Amino acid sequence: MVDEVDVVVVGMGPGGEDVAARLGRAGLSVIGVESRLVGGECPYYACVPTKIMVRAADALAEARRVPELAGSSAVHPDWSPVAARIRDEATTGWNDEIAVRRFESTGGRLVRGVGRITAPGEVTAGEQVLRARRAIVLNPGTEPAVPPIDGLAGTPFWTNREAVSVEEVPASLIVLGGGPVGLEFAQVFARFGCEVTAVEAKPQLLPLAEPEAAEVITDQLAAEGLRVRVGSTVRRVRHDGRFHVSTDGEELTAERLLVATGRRTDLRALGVAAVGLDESARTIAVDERMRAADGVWAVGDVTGHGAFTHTSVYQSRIAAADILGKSSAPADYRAMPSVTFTDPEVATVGLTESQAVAEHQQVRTAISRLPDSTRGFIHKVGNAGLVKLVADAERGVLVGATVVGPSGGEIIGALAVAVHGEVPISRLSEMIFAYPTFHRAIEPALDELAAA
Ligand SMILES: Cc1cc2nc3c(=O)[nH]c(=O)nc-3n(C[C@H](O)[C@H](O)[C@H](O)COP(=O)(O)OP(=O)(O)OC[C@H]3O[C@@H](n4cnc5c(N)ncnc54)[C@H](O)[C@@H]3O)c2cc1C
Ligand SMILES: NC(=O)c1ccc[n+]([C@@H]2O[C@H](COP(=O)([O-])OP(=O)(O)OC[C@H]3O[C@@H](n4cnc5c(N)ncnc54)[C@H](O)[C@@H]3O)[C@@H](O)[C@H]2O)c1
Repeated sequence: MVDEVDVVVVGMGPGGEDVAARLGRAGLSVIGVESRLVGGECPYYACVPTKIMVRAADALAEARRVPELAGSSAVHPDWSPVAARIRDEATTGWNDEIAVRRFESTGGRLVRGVGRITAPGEVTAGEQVLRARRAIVLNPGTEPAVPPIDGLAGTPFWTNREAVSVEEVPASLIVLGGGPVGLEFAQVFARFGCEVTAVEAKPQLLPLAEPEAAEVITDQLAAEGLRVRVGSTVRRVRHDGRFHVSTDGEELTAERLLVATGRRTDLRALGVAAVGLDESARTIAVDERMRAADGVWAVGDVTGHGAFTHTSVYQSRIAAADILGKSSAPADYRAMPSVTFTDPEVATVGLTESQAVAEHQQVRTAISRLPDSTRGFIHKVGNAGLVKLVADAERGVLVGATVVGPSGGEIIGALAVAVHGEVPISRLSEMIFAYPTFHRAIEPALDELAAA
Protein backbone atom coordinates (compact mmCIF):
# COMPACT_ATOMS: atom_id res chain seq x y z
CA MET A 1 0.00 0.00 0.00
CA VAL A 2 1.46 3.39 -0.97
CA ASP A 3 0.33 6.67 0.55
CA GLU A 4 1.53 10.04 -0.64
CA VAL A 5 1.35 13.10 1.60
CA ASP A 6 3.23 16.37 2.11
CA VAL A 7 4.97 15.36 5.34
CA VAL A 8 5.76 12.14 7.19
CA VAL A 9 6.75 12.49 10.84
CA VAL A 10 8.54 9.45 12.26
CA GLY A 11 8.18 9.35 16.06
CA MET A 12 5.44 11.32 17.73
CA GLY A 13 7.24 12.54 20.84
CA PRO A 14 6.63 16.09 22.07
CA GLY A 15 8.52 17.58 19.11
CA GLY A 16 7.07 15.25 16.49
CA GLU A 17 3.55 15.81 17.71
CA ASP A 18 4.06 19.56 17.77
CA VAL A 19 5.61 19.79 14.30
CA ALA A 20 2.89 17.51 12.87
CA ALA A 21 0.15 19.66 14.41
CA ARG A 22 1.70 22.91 13.18
CA LEU A 23 2.04 21.60 9.63
CA GLY A 24 -1.43 20.08 9.66
CA ARG A 25 -2.98 23.32 10.88
CA ALA A 26 -1.10 25.14 8.11
CA GLY A 27 -2.93 22.98 5.56
CA LEU A 28 -0.31 20.35 4.73
CA SER A 29 -1.27 16.68 4.61
CA VAL A 30 0.62 14.91 7.40
CA ILE A 31 1.09 11.30 8.46
CA GLY A 32 2.53 10.64 11.91
CA VAL A 33 4.17 7.25 12.43
CA GLU A 34 4.35 6.09 16.04
CA SER A 35 5.41 2.68 17.32
CA ARG A 36 4.33 3.16 20.94
CA LEU A 37 2.32 6.11 22.32
CA VAL A 38 1.56 9.44 20.67
CA GLY A 39 3.14 12.08 22.90
CA GLY A 40 6.35 10.07 23.42
CA GLU A 41 8.28 9.42 26.59
CA CYS A 42 7.51 12.66 28.40
CA PRO A 43 3.81 12.32 29.30
CA TYR A 44 3.76 8.56 29.90
CA TYR A 45 7.14 7.52 31.30
CA ALA A 46 9.20 10.61 32.01
CA CYS A 47 8.56 14.29 32.83
CA VAL A 48 4.92 14.19 33.88
CA PRO A 49 4.68 11.01 35.96
CA THR A 50 8.04 11.65 37.62
CA LYS A 51 7.02 15.17 38.58
CA ILE A 52 3.78 13.80 40.05
CA MET A 53 6.00 11.52 42.14
CA VAL A 54 8.27 14.43 43.08
CA ARG A 55 5.32 16.59 44.09
CA ALA A 56 4.09 13.87 46.46
CA ALA A 57 7.55 13.18 47.87
CA ASP A 58 8.14 16.90 48.44
CA ALA A 59 4.87 17.10 50.37
CA LEU A 60 6.13 14.33 52.66
CA ALA A 61 9.43 16.12 53.13
CA GLU A 62 7.72 19.40 53.99
CA ALA A 63 5.47 17.62 56.48
CA ARG A 64 8.56 16.10 58.11
CA ARG A 65 9.96 19.64 58.50
CA VAL A 66 7.03 20.72 60.66
CA PRO A 67 8.74 19.82 63.96
CA GLU A 68 11.53 22.33 63.27
CA LEU A 69 9.06 25.10 62.49
CA ALA A 70 5.55 24.63 63.74
CA GLY A 71 4.87 21.88 66.25
CA SER A 72 4.57 18.24 65.40
CA SER A 73 3.53 16.10 62.46
CA ALA A 74 3.06 12.42 61.87
CA VAL A 75 3.78 11.34 58.32
CA HIS A 76 2.49 8.04 56.99
CA PRO A 77 3.50 7.72 53.34
CA ASP A 78 1.06 5.96 51.05
CA TRP A 79 2.03 5.33 47.43
CA SER A 80 -1.48 4.48 46.26
CA PRO A 81 -2.57 8.09 45.53
CA VAL A 82 0.63 8.61 43.53
CA ALA A 83 0.15 5.43 41.52
CA ALA A 84 -3.50 6.32 40.96
CA ARG A 85 -2.70 9.86 39.77
CA ILE A 86 -0.12 8.55 37.29
CA ARG A 87 -2.32 5.71 36.09
CA ASP A 88 -5.69 7.48 35.97
CA GLU A 89 -5.08 11.24 35.69
CA ALA A 90 -1.81 11.53 33.80
CA THR A 91 -1.58 8.56 31.47
CA THR A 92 -5.15 7.18 31.41
CA GLY A 93 -3.67 3.72 31.84
CA TRP A 94 -0.86 4.39 29.35
CA ASN A 95 -3.42 4.92 26.63
CA ASP A 96 -2.86 7.63 24.02
CA GLU A 97 -6.42 7.95 22.70
CA ILE A 98 -6.63 11.59 23.80
CA ALA A 99 -3.33 12.45 22.13
CA VAL A 100 -4.36 10.67 18.93
CA ARG A 101 -7.60 12.64 18.82
CA ARG A 102 -5.66 15.86 19.46
CA PHE A 103 -3.37 15.06 16.53
CA GLU A 104 -6.21 14.01 14.24
CA SER A 105 -8.08 17.23 15.03
CA THR A 106 -5.25 19.07 13.24
CA GLY A 107 -5.99 17.08 10.08
CA GLY A 108 -3.19 14.54 10.54
CA ARG A 109 -3.39 10.78 10.10
CA LEU A 110 -1.72 8.29 12.41
CA VAL A 111 0.04 5.14 11.25
CA ARG A 112 0.91 2.72 14.05
CA GLY A 113 4.21 0.98 13.54
CA VAL A 114 7.96 1.32 13.33
CA GLY A 115 8.90 3.78 10.60
CA ARG A 116 12.09 3.42 8.61
CA ILE A 117 13.47 5.57 5.81
CA THR A 118 13.73 3.29 2.80
CA ALA A 119 14.61 5.86 0.10
CA PRO A 120 14.82 9.64 -0.19
CA GLY A 121 11.28 10.91 0.49
CA GLU A 122 10.05 7.45 1.50
CA VAL A 123 9.23 5.88 4.87
CA THR A 124 8.09 2.31 5.29
CA ALA A 125 6.06 1.19 8.29
CA GLY A 126 5.18 -2.48 8.18
CA GLU A 127 3.39 -3.05 4.90
CA GLN A 128 2.77 0.63 4.32
CA VAL A 129 4.97 2.74 2.08
CA LEU A 130 4.64 6.44 2.80
CA ARG A 131 5.85 9.00 0.28
CA ALA A 132 6.65 12.47 1.58
CA ARG A 133 6.41 15.18 -1.09
CA ARG A 134 7.87 17.93 1.04
CA ALA A 135 9.49 16.62 4.22
CA ILE A 136 10.35 13.72 6.46
CA VAL A 137 10.67 14.81 10.08
CA LEU A 138 12.49 12.47 12.45
CA ASN A 139 11.62 12.55 16.17
CA PRO A 140 12.52 9.07 17.41
CA GLY A 141 13.69 10.12 20.88
CA THR A 142 15.77 7.72 22.92
CA GLU A 143 15.55 4.40 24.72
CA PRO A 144 17.04 3.62 28.14
CA ALA A 145 20.69 2.59 27.72
CA VAL A 146 21.58 -0.57 29.58
CA PRO A 147 25.31 -0.93 30.31
CA PRO A 148 27.02 -4.23 29.44
CA ILE A 149 27.53 -5.24 33.06
CA ASP A 150 28.23 -8.91 33.67
CA GLY A 151 25.01 -10.63 34.77
CA LEU A 152 22.68 -7.65 34.26
CA ALA A 153 20.97 -8.71 31.03
CA GLY A 154 18.03 -10.97 31.63
CA THR A 155 17.43 -9.83 35.21
CA PRO A 156 14.15 -8.05 36.01
CA PHE A 157 15.77 -4.64 36.50
CA TRP A 158 13.72 -1.48 36.12
CA THR A 159 14.23 1.39 33.76
CA ASN A 160 12.24 4.63 34.04
CA ARG A 161 9.34 2.87 32.30
CA GLU A 162 8.83 0.29 35.05
CA ALA A 163 9.65 2.76 37.82
CA VAL A 164 6.82 5.17 36.90
CA SER A 165 4.26 2.40 36.85
CA VAL A 166 4.95 0.72 40.19
CA GLU A 167 1.94 0.16 42.39
CA GLU A 168 4.05 -0.41 45.52
CA VAL A 169 7.28 1.12 46.76
CA PRO A 170 9.95 -1.55 47.22
CA ALA A 171 11.61 -1.98 50.61
CA SER A 172 15.03 -1.38 49.09
CA LEU A 173 16.36 -0.11 45.77
CA ILE A 174 19.75 0.28 44.11
CA VAL A 175 19.85 3.07 41.54
CA LEU A 176 22.57 2.80 38.90
CA GLY A 177 23.33 6.28 37.56
CA GLY A 178 23.45 9.56 39.43
CA GLY A 179 22.10 11.68 36.58
CA PRO A 180 18.73 13.48 36.61
CA VAL A 181 16.68 10.30 36.10
CA GLY A 182 18.48 8.36 38.81
CA LEU A 183 18.42 11.13 41.40
CA GLU A 184 14.79 12.14 40.93
CA PHE A 185 13.67 8.54 41.42
CA ALA A 186 16.18 7.88 44.22
CA GLN A 187 14.94 10.76 46.36
CA VAL A 188 11.26 10.06 45.66
CA PHE A 189 11.43 6.39 46.66
CA ALA A 190 13.58 7.17 49.71
CA ARG A 191 11.03 9.72 50.92
CA PHE A 192 8.38 6.99 50.67
CA GLY A 193 10.38 4.81 53.04
CA CYS A 194 12.48 2.79 50.60
CA GLU A 195 16.11 2.14 51.53
CA VAL A 196 17.96 3.59 48.54
CA THR A 197 21.57 3.30 47.39
CA ALA A 198 22.61 5.51 44.47
CA VAL A 199 25.67 4.40 42.50
CA GLU A 200 27.39 6.81 40.12
CA ALA A 201 30.41 5.84 38.03
CA LYS A 202 31.81 9.38 37.74
CA PRO A 203 33.40 11.18 40.71
CA GLN A 204 30.34 13.40 41.34
CA LEU A 205 26.57 13.09 41.17
CA LEU A 206 25.06 15.04 38.25
CA PRO A 207 28.46 14.98 36.49
CA LEU A 208 27.39 17.66 34.01
CA ALA A 209 26.42 20.12 36.75
CA GLU A 210 28.61 22.59 38.65
CA PRO A 211 30.55 20.72 41.36
CA GLU A 212 29.13 23.07 44.01
CA ALA A 213 25.61 22.07 42.95
CA ALA A 214 26.46 18.37 43.08
CA GLU A 215 27.89 18.85 46.57
CA VAL A 216 24.63 20.36 47.85
CA ILE A 217 22.63 17.46 46.42
CA THR A 218 25.03 14.82 47.72
CA ASP A 219 24.82 16.30 51.23
CA GLN A 220 21.04 16.53 51.03
CA LEU A 221 20.61 12.91 49.93
CA ALA A 222 22.99 11.71 52.63
CA ALA A 223 21.09 13.76 55.22
CA GLU A 224 17.89 12.02 54.13
CA GLY A 225 19.50 8.63 54.71
CA LEU A 226 20.30 7.57 51.15
CA ARG A 227 23.56 5.76 50.61
CA VAL A 228 25.51 7.52 47.86
CA ARG A 229 28.44 5.95 46.06
CA VAL A 230 30.38 8.01 43.54
CA GLY A 231 33.35 6.97 41.40
CA SER A 232 32.01 3.47 41.77
CA THR A 233 32.37 0.84 39.05
CA VAL A 234 29.81 -1.94 39.00
CA ARG A 235 31.51 -5.23 38.13
CA ARG A 236 28.68 -7.70 38.32
CA VAL A 237 24.96 -8.03 38.94
CA ARG A 238 23.29 -11.18 40.24
CA HIS A 239 19.59 -11.78 40.78
CA ASP A 240 18.26 -14.55 42.99
CA GLY A 241 14.99 -12.92 43.93
CA ARG A 242 17.03 -10.00 45.28
CA PHE A 243 19.61 -7.99 43.37
CA HIS A 244 23.27 -8.26 44.33
CA VAL A 245 25.44 -5.56 42.82
CA SER A 246 29.20 -5.95 43.16
CA THR A 247 31.23 -2.78 42.92
CA ASP A 248 34.98 -2.42 43.38
CA GLY A 249 34.78 -2.36 47.12
CA GLU A 250 31.48 -3.83 48.28
CA GLU A 251 28.43 -5.91 47.51
CA LEU A 252 25.14 -4.05 47.60
CA THR A 253 21.86 -5.91 47.95
CA ALA A 254 18.32 -4.72 47.36
CA GLU A 255 14.88 -5.88 46.37
CA ARG A 256 14.93 -3.82 43.15
CA LEU A 257 17.46 -2.35 40.75
CA LEU A 258 16.81 0.76 38.67
CA VAL A 259 19.07 1.29 35.68
CA ALA A 260 19.29 5.01 34.95
CA THR A 261 22.61 5.15 33.17
CA GLY A 262 21.64 7.33 30.22
CA ARG A 263 19.87 6.91 26.90
CA ARG A 264 20.65 5.45 23.51
CA THR A 265 19.56 5.96 19.93
CA ASP A 266 19.42 3.52 17.03
CA LEU A 267 19.90 5.36 13.76
CA ARG A 268 20.49 2.15 11.85
CA ALA A 269 16.96 0.96 12.64
CA LEU A 270 15.68 4.35 11.48
CA GLY A 271 17.28 3.77 8.07
CA VAL A 272 19.09 7.11 7.95
CA ALA A 273 21.76 5.72 5.60
CA ALA A 274 19.11 5.84 2.85
CA VAL A 275 19.37 9.65 2.93
CA GLY A 276 23.15 9.72 3.26
CA LEU A 277 23.40 10.06 7.05
CA ASP A 278 25.81 8.15 9.26
CA GLU A 279 23.82 5.30 10.75
CA SER A 280 26.52 4.48 13.30
CA ALA A 281 26.36 7.97 14.84
CA ARG A 282 24.71 8.57 18.21
CA THR A 283 22.89 11.70 17.16
CA ILE A 284 21.58 13.24 13.95
CA ALA A 285 23.47 16.43 13.17
CA VAL A 286 21.11 19.25 12.22
CA ASP A 287 21.72 22.81 11.09
CA GLU A 288 20.15 25.85 12.72
CA ARG A 289 16.88 25.10 10.85
CA MET A 290 16.80 21.42 11.94
CA ARG A 291 17.72 20.25 8.46
CA ALA A 292 19.51 16.91 8.58
CA ALA A 293 19.63 16.01 4.87
CA ASP A 294 17.84 17.00 1.69
CA GLY A 295 14.13 16.80 2.53
CA VAL A 296 14.82 15.52 6.06
CA TRP A 297 14.49 17.43 9.34
CA ALA A 298 15.13 16.09 12.85
CA VAL A 299 13.98 17.36 16.25
CA GLY A 300 14.30 16.31 19.88
CA ASP A 301 16.70 14.20 21.91
CA VAL A 302 18.13 12.59 18.77
CA THR A 303 19.73 15.90 17.73
CA GLY A 304 21.94 15.94 20.84
CA HIS A 305 21.15 19.52 21.82
CA GLY A 306 19.78 18.64 25.26
CA ALA A 307 17.37 15.85 26.10
CA PHE A 308 14.52 18.02 27.32
CA THR A 309 10.95 18.40 26.23
CA HIS A 310 11.38 22.15 25.89
CA THR A 311 14.29 21.59 23.47
CA SER A 312 12.25 19.24 21.34
CA VAL A 313 9.30 21.62 21.12
CA TYR A 314 11.58 24.63 20.53
CA GLN A 315 13.16 22.81 17.61
CA SER A 316 9.80 21.72 16.24
CA ARG A 317 8.70 25.34 15.92
CA ILE A 318 11.80 26.13 13.87
CA ALA A 319 11.49 22.99 11.72
CA ALA A 320 7.81 23.69 11.01
CA ALA A 321 8.56 27.27 9.96
CA ASP A 322 11.35 26.10 7.67
CA ILE A 323 9.20 23.40 6.06
CA LEU A 324 6.49 26.00 5.48
CA GLY A 325 9.05 28.38 3.95
CA LYS A 326 8.46 30.96 6.68
CA SER A 327 11.25 32.97 8.20
CA SER A 328 12.08 32.40 11.86
CA ALA A 329 15.10 32.98 14.05
CA PRO A 330 17.67 30.20 13.67
CA ALA A 331 18.18 27.79 16.56
CA ASP A 332 20.20 29.32 19.37
CA TYR A 333 20.99 27.12 22.37
CA ARG A 334 23.02 29.67 24.39
CA ALA A 335 20.28 30.10 26.96
CA MET A 336 19.08 26.50 27.18
CA PRO A 337 17.59 25.93 30.62
CA SER A 338 17.38 22.65 32.53
CA VAL A 339 15.86 21.68 35.83
CA THR A 340 16.52 18.49 37.76
CA PHE A 341 13.59 18.16 40.12
CA THR A 342 15.38 16.92 43.18
CA ASP A 343 14.76 18.80 46.41
CA PRO A 344 16.51 21.21 46.29
CA GLU A 345 15.99 21.65 42.55
CA VAL A 346 19.09 21.99 40.39
CA ALA A 347 18.39 24.51 37.66
CA THR A 348 20.84 25.64 35.05
CA VAL A 349 21.00 27.90 32.06
CA GLY A 350 23.77 28.23 29.49
CA LEU A 351 27.31 27.22 30.34
CA THR A 352 28.86 25.86 33.50
CA GLU A 353 32.17 27.36 34.61
CA SER A 354 34.22 24.59 33.00
CA GLN A 355 32.28 24.82 29.74
CA ALA A 356 32.74 28.60 29.72
CA VAL A 357 36.46 28.27 30.34
CA ALA A 358 36.65 26.01 27.30
CA GLU A 359 34.81 28.60 25.16
CA HIS A 360 35.72 32.04 26.47
CA GLN A 361 38.91 33.95 27.11
CA GLN A 362 38.08 35.48 30.44
CA VAL A 363 35.61 33.79 32.76
CA ARG A 364 34.56 35.12 36.11
CA THR A 365 32.22 33.39 38.56
CA ALA A 366 30.45 34.32 41.78
CA ILE A 367 28.48 32.26 44.26
CA SER A 368 25.85 33.31 46.74
CA ARG A 369 24.58 30.75 49.28
CA LEU A 370 20.85 30.61 49.99
CA PRO A 371 21.19 29.97 53.75
CA ASP A 372 23.09 33.29 53.94
CA SER A 373 20.16 35.19 52.41
CA THR A 374 17.29 36.62 54.45
CA ARG A 375 14.89 34.26 52.72
CA GLY A 376 17.15 31.33 53.50
CA PHE A 377 17.24 32.35 57.17
CA ILE A 378 13.44 32.65 57.27
CA HIS A 379 12.93 29.37 55.44
CA LYS A 380 15.30 27.57 57.83
CA VAL A 381 14.96 23.80 57.34
CA GLY A 382 15.09 22.89 53.65
CA ASN A 383 16.99 26.02 52.68
CA ALA A 384 20.07 24.33 51.15
CA GLY A 385 21.16 25.88 47.90
CA LEU A 386 23.10 28.46 46.02
CA VAL A 387 23.24 30.77 43.05
CA LYS A 388 26.32 30.51 40.85
CA LEU A 389 26.85 32.96 38.02
CA VAL A 390 29.26 32.48 35.14
CA ALA A 391 30.30 35.60 33.26
CA ASP A 392 32.22 36.35 30.12
CA ALA A 393 34.29 39.10 31.73
CA GLU A 394 35.41 40.48 28.39
CA ARG A 395 31.86 41.19 27.22
CA GLY A 396 30.44 41.85 30.69
CA VAL A 397 27.51 39.46 30.27
CA LEU A 398 26.36 36.26 31.92
CA VAL A 399 26.91 33.14 29.83
CA GLY A 400 25.61 30.69 32.40
CA ALA A 401 24.05 30.25 35.81
CA THR A 402 23.05 27.54 38.25
CA VAL A 403 20.44 27.84 40.95
CA VAL A 404 20.11 25.10 43.53
CA GLY A 405 17.31 25.56 45.98
CA PRO A 406 13.62 25.48 46.71
CA SER A 407 11.97 26.67 43.50
CA GLY A 408 15.37 26.74 41.78
CA GLY A 409 13.54 25.92 38.54
CA GLU A 410 11.49 29.09 38.86
CA ILE A 411 14.37 31.35 39.92
CA ILE A 412 16.44 30.28 36.92
CA GLY A 413 13.87 32.01 34.68
CA ALA A 414 15.29 35.42 35.62
CA LEU A 415 18.80 34.30 34.76
CA ALA A 416 17.64 32.70 31.52
CA VAL A 417 16.37 36.14 30.46
CA ALA A 418 19.75 37.63 31.31
CA VAL A 419 21.71 35.03 29.32
CA HIS A 420 19.26 35.03 26.42
CA GLY A 421 19.12 38.82 26.20
CA GLU A 422 22.86 39.28 26.86
CA VAL A 423 21.90 41.90 29.41
CA PRO A 424 25.06 43.70 30.58
CA ILE A 425 26.00 42.78 34.16
CA SER A 426 26.24 46.49 34.93
CA ARG A 427 22.56 46.82 33.93
CA LEU A 428 21.49 43.68 35.83
CA SER A 429 23.11 44.97 38.99
CA GLU A 430 20.86 48.06 38.83
CA MET A 431 17.78 45.83 39.17
CA ILE A 432 15.48 45.77 42.19
CA PHE A 433 15.08 42.29 43.69
CA ALA A 434 11.98 41.82 45.85
CA TYR A 435 12.64 41.32 49.56
CA PRO A 436 12.75 38.71 51.06
CA THR A 437 12.71 36.28 48.13
CA PHE A 438 15.06 33.47 47.16
CA HIS A 439 15.73 35.16 43.82
CA ARG A 440 17.15 38.09 45.76
CA ALA A 441 20.17 35.83 46.36
CA ILE A 442 21.15 36.64 42.75
CA GLU A 443 22.03 40.19 43.82
CA PRO A 444 25.14 39.55 45.98
CA ALA A 445 26.59 37.33 43.27
CA LEU A 446 25.96 40.04 40.68
CA ASP A 447 27.50 42.66 42.94
CA GLU A 448 30.60 40.52 43.23
CA LEU A 449 30.85 40.25 39.44
CA ALA A 450 30.12 43.95 38.90
CA ALA A 451 32.81 44.97 41.40
CA ALA A 452 35.48 42.76 39.85
C1 LIG B 1 12.52 9.68 33.72
C2 LIG B 1 12.68 10.89 32.83
C3 LIG B 1 12.28 12.12 33.30
C4 LIG B 1 12.37 13.23 32.49
N1 LIG B 1 11.99 14.45 32.97
C5 LIG B 1 12.06 15.53 32.18
C6 LIG B 1 11.62 16.80 32.65
O1 LIG B 1 11.19 16.95 33.80
N2 LIG B 1 11.70 17.85 31.81
C7 LIG B 1 12.18 17.73 30.54
O2 LIG B 1 12.21 18.73 29.81
N3 LIG B 1 12.61 16.54 30.07
C8 LIG B 1 12.56 15.45 30.86
N4 LIG B 1 12.98 14.23 30.37
C9 LIG B 1 13.43 14.14 28.97
C10 LIG B 1 12.18 14.08 28.04
O3 LIG B 1 11.38 12.96 28.35
C11 LIG B 1 12.56 14.06 26.56
O4 LIG B 1 13.52 15.04 26.30
C12 LIG B 1 11.29 14.32 25.77
O5 LIG B 1 10.43 13.21 25.84
C13 LIG B 1 11.53 14.75 24.34
O6 LIG B 1 11.91 13.66 23.58
P1 LIG B 1 11.73 13.57 22.00
O7 LIG B 1 10.83 14.63 21.50
O8 LIG B 1 13.07 13.47 21.41
O9 LIG B 1 10.98 12.17 21.82
P2 LIG B 1 10.40 11.06 22.80
O10 LIG B 1 9.57 11.63 23.88
O11 LIG B 1 11.49 10.14 23.19
O12 LIG B 1 9.41 10.31 21.81
C14 LIG B 1 9.84 9.70 20.63
C15 LIG B 1 8.74 8.81 20.12
O13 LIG B 1 9.15 8.24 18.89
C16 LIG B 1 8.71 6.90 18.83
N5 LIG B 1 9.57 6.22 17.86
C17 LIG B 1 10.91 6.03 17.95
N6 LIG B 1 11.37 5.45 16.84
C18 LIG B 1 10.31 5.26 16.03
C19 LIG B 1 10.15 4.70 14.75
N7 LIG B 1 11.18 4.24 14.05
N8 LIG B 1 8.91 4.65 14.21
C20 LIG B 1 7.84 5.13 14.91
N9 LIG B 1 7.94 5.66 16.12
C21 LIG B 1 9.16 5.74 16.67
C22 LIG B 1 8.81 6.41 20.25
O14 LIG B 1 7.94 5.32 20.46
C23 LIG B 1 8.40 7.65 21.03
O15 LIG B 1 7.02 7.65 21.31
C24 LIG B 1 12.91 13.10 31.18
C25 LIG B 1 13.32 11.86 30.71
C26 LIG B 1 13.21 10.76 31.52
C27 LIG B 1 13.66 9.42 31.00
N1 LIG C 1 14.24 17.16 34.94
C1 LIG C 1 14.68 16.96 33.71
O1 LIG C 1 14.70 17.84 32.85
C2 LIG C 1 15.16 15.61 33.35
C3 LIG C 1 14.90 14.54 34.19
C4 LIG C 1 15.38 13.30 33.82
C5 LIG C 1 16.07 13.16 32.64
N2 LIG C 1 16.29 14.21 31.84
C6 LIG C 1 17.11 14.06 30.63
O2 LIG C 1 17.05 12.74 30.15
C7 LIG C 1 18.35 12.30 29.79
C8 LIG C 1 18.65 10.98 30.45
O3 LIG C 1 18.88 11.15 31.86
P1 LIG C 1 19.74 10.09 32.66
O4 LIG C 1 19.86 10.55 34.05
O5 LIG C 1 19.23 8.72 32.37
O6 LIG C 1 21.11 10.13 31.87
P2 LIG C 1 22.48 10.92 32.08
O7 LIG C 1 23.33 10.49 30.97
O8 LIG C 1 22.27 12.35 32.33
O9 LIG C 1 23.02 10.29 33.45
C9 LIG C 1 23.37 8.94 33.55
C10 LIG C 1 24.39 8.78 34.65
O10 LIG C 1 24.72 7.42 34.80
C11 LIG C 1 26.11 7.30 34.99
N3 LIG C 1 26.50 5.95 34.61
C12 LIG C 1 26.65 5.46 33.34
N4 LIG C 1 26.98 4.15 33.40
C13 LIG C 1 27.03 3.82 34.71
C14 LIG C 1 27.31 2.62 35.41
N5 LIG C 1 27.60 1.49 34.75
N6 LIG C 1 27.30 2.63 36.76
C15 LIG C 1 27.00 3.78 37.43
N7 LIG C 1 26.73 4.94 36.83
C16 LIG C 1 26.74 4.96 35.48
C17 LIG C 1 26.70 8.41 34.15
O11 LIG C 1 28.00 8.76 34.57
C18 LIG C 1 25.69 9.53 34.36
O12 LIG C 1 26.00 10.35 35.46
C19 LIG C 1 19.33 13.37 30.19
O13 LIG C 1 19.81 14.03 29.06
C20 LIG C 1 18.54 14.29 31.07
O14 LIG C 1 18.92 15.63 30.92
C21 LIG C 1 15.85 15.43 32.16
